[in-house]
Amino acid sequence: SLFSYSVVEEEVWCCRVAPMMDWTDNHFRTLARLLSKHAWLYTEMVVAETIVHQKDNLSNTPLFSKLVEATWRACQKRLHLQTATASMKLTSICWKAMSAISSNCDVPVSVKCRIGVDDHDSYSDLCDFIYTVASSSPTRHFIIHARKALLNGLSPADNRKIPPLKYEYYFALLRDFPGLKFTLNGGITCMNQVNAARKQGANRVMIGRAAYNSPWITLGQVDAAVYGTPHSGLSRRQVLEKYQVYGDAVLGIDGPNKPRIRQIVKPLLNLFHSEPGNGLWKRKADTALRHCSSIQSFLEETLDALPDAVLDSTVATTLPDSTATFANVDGSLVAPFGQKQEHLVACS
Ligand SMILES: Cc1cc2nc3c(=O)[nH]c(=O)nc-3n(C[C@H](O)[C@H](O)[C@H](O)COP(=O)(O)O)c2cc1C
Repeated sequence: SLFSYSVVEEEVWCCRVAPMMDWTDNHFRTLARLLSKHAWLYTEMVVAETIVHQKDNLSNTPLFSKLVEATWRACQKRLHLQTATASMKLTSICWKAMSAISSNCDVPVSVKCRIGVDDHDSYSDLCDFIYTVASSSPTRHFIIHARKALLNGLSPADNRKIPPLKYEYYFALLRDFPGLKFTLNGGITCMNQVNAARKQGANRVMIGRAAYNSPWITLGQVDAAVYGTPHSGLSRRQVLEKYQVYGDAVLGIDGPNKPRIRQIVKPLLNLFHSEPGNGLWKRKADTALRHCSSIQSFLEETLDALPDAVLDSTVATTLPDSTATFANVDGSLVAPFGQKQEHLVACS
């Protein structure tokens, strides 16, 4: 089983950035925090067995000693633990794991799951899963990735594209389990979509790939569009200045090339997504990464590829489009699925 953590939740309306293996590392989260003060950030998923195994060997593994300590501190500070279930077919493993996690800490836990797996994909299969996990363990929060998973034949990337999104399952869960919390995840790409989902009744959303692939537009707008607070007011040049201080401080901190300059620069490479100069900047970045030995020299060598207007502008504040409706990819409107399921309220 895997878990990640983020700060504890109390507020109702919030926007989370999804845990993404190899992507939402410390470097990306540092950049994300410069772009948004309020978006909820999750660590990458961490394999629990690795932590347990490393626990006996902490002195040789500074990274994991930090991780174990951080996890312990997470519990002390009432951070929020989240597990992802590999297969919803394994409902009993899920609720047993959640009970075990909860019995060792007193923080809220959540399960992140798909709406189904293979042919276990009816709304009533999903309800059975939620009902069993919620009534057999302390889990009260489910993050619903609104696609099913096809376990055979599809790569993880295709599993995020090919099974159709069924947002109506999420809205039906909100209706049928009023005592539980549900976060909507899957295919959300912009703030208008977030606000349209909210108008439709969603109260928690999670954004994955869009936050990583176009962080300036997505994360840069979260504070104003979702939380109603001013955005940081930083230009990308200023964001990069701050990031450079972080990057050069952590470069090689865990030993030679740990982390490498390439790992630290990686989240920056999407910062100018679809802006003039982006292509040239990326080509220069590619060359610079072969010989630069600091983030400062990397930026000095590459940033002249980008126009000042791009580097010095602050994020555009787009007013929410109040007419936007939350629709499926095929344009069909999202209505709760099927009849209200009265008996399910029991586990609230
Ligand atoms: C590169 C990558 C790695 C991911 N790793 C995980 C993971 O380890 N655990 C998990 O629960 N979801 C993982 N996801 C899924 C995301 O958390 C999210 O559910 C999915 O991308 C759908 O949201 P989106 O359409 O907004 O991207 C990953 C997604 C991507 C793109």
